[in-house]
Amino acid sequence: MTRAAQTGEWAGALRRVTPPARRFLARRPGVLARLALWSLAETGQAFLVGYGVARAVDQGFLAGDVRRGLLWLAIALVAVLFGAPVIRGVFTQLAGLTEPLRDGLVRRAVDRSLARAAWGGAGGTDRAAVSRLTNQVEIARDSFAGLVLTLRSFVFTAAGALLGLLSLHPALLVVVLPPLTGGLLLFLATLRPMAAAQRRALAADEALGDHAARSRAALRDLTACGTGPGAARRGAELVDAAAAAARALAGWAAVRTAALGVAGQLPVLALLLAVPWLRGRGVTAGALLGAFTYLVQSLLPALHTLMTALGAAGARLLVVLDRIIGPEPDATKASGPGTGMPAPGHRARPKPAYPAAPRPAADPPDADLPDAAGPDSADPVGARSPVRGRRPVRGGPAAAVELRSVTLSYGARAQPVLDSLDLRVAPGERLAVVGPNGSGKSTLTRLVAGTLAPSGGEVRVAGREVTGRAPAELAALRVLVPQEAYVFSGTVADNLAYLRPDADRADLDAAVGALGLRPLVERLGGLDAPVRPADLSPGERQLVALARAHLSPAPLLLLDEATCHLDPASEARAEEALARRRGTLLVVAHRLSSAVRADRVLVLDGTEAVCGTHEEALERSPLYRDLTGHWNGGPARTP
Ligand SMILES: Nc1ncnc2c1ncn2[C@@H]1O[C@H](COP(=O)(O)OP(=O)(O)OP(=O)(O)O)[C@@H](O)[C@H]1O
Repeated sequence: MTRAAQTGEWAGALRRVTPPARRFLARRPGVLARLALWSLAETGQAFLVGYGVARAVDQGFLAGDVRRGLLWLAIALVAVLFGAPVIRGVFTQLAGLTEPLRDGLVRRAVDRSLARAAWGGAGGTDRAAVSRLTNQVEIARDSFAGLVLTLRSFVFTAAGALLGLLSLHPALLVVVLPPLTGGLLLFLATLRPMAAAQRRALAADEALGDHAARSRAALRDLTACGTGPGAARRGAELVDAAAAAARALAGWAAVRTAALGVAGQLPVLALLLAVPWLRGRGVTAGALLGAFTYLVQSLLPALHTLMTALGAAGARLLVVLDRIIGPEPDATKASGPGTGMPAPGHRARPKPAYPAAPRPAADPPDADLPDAAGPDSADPVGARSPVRGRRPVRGGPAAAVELRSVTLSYGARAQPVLDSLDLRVAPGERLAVVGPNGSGKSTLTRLVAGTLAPSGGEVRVAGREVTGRAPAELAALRVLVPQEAYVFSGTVADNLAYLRPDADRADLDAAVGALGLRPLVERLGGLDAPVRPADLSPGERQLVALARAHLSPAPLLLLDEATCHLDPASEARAEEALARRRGTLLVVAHRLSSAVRADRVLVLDGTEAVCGTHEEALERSPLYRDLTGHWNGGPARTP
């Protein structure tokens, strides 16, 4: 979030909270009046402390009248002792403000939670309700009480002390007031930027913590996919951001300390320096001593407490009040990758920093499941059937992949990524899926792979519905090779035979040859040589994953940009080898050549889809014409 946005958020919270706060106070004039009366006693007390000292010196000790001096000191002492019942009275009245505040906040929190529960739906349950009802309401009450106490104390004490200074000699005010108000204004000016800096520091801290926790959980995948350096780079960026935020916060804290120094210590210094000037204007020694007493005994402690309380309790109170009585958080905004609920209309989602490489099911493929695929059983009618808006032909041999009116939304109120999509891919067919970023290509492969359940409709592979199937069953039906290939520590042979544990040397050798993996295997020291995933380039890791998929007995191969790190020649060779393999191929294409090699192309464009041969797609889809133009003239990757 930008600095301006955070400051705006702060101002917005202040704007939202101020009117109800004003109404709350306006409804309690009696309590406020009684509080003011007790506080007036505090003014008198502050006044008497300095005044008593000044008179004790001038009219008592310096005038040789010790009894009178002691009497004035006794008056000052009584004023100090009188502070205790005053505080008691203040606290009694304070309860008349804090308890209704707590009741009101609890009521509000309960109402809101009930309303959310009544809305129901995926985001309907309000798990934060308990926190709001207990912790947050108590924070609000304590912060509010602290603020009222300190603000009130500062105002009435300062009034007493300033009145006292005026009564001792007006020249004292001329010396004390400028640094005092200057420091106060400086302090007030730091409030907003300091709160924004505090939020930024918290956000940076949370982002860093989140990254560290996710990296720790994903260590194995990071190593296997070779994305460790990327994660480390991101971590370093977050550390830098957190350090910058902490430095900014420290900077504002320094300004605030300076403000406290200016308002708190400078008046004392100014008074000391101005002694000759003040003496020249007839300020007595007693008045000077009284002035110092006002500063040290009353003004400075009140000021210090005020600044600390406003800085900490004020910010806390504002944040918590805004959470409880501010506008309902927009469910669509609060959603996102984390909650699985994108905002309506939201199309672009940042890829997760390190997508977990899907691990193949550890169980060996289930031999009972029929392998319905095979080039011999190709169904040209089904293969050419349109992709959308028309029911696929039924009754023939099971399609390798069949989508029946499939809809997928990532959240209850989110726009669907795929909408009523019908698709039939014949056994042995090679289908290329193309489309701009965020058009749903990966979503489609995950649906077909059975790792994502559709919001509506049915996904079948080899005639079997995939939703809810056990991983071992899914592994027997299909292999999904994602962009970040998964290679684990073990021998080359272990890696290659992972999906086909009974593969013999000849099988492994054939796969190595078909995929053009031989130079790599030789470099590593043969099939029995150990593999350290981090030693392989991303392209080499992809080749290993593709050879593993080539060996798999699953009838359907899903390649989700699984060749993106290969050069065009290696990619063509890999795709040809995989296409020659007995089974069906669904490729998320990132080069025109991939699409041209395929039997058919599925063009995803938002929730629209066009399916046909390369030529048909060129004719029917303006988007495909754009993409091919881009591929021909521009960079090789999908735009
Ligand atoms: N887990 C998720 N939660 C919320 N939204 C998601 C999630 N996964 C994908 N999306 C959203 O669904 C849409 C399609 O995403 P998908 O990754 O399938 O597109 P894609 O065509 O594969 O994109 P790319 O070319 O960038 O890989 C995007 O708008 C994306 O933001």
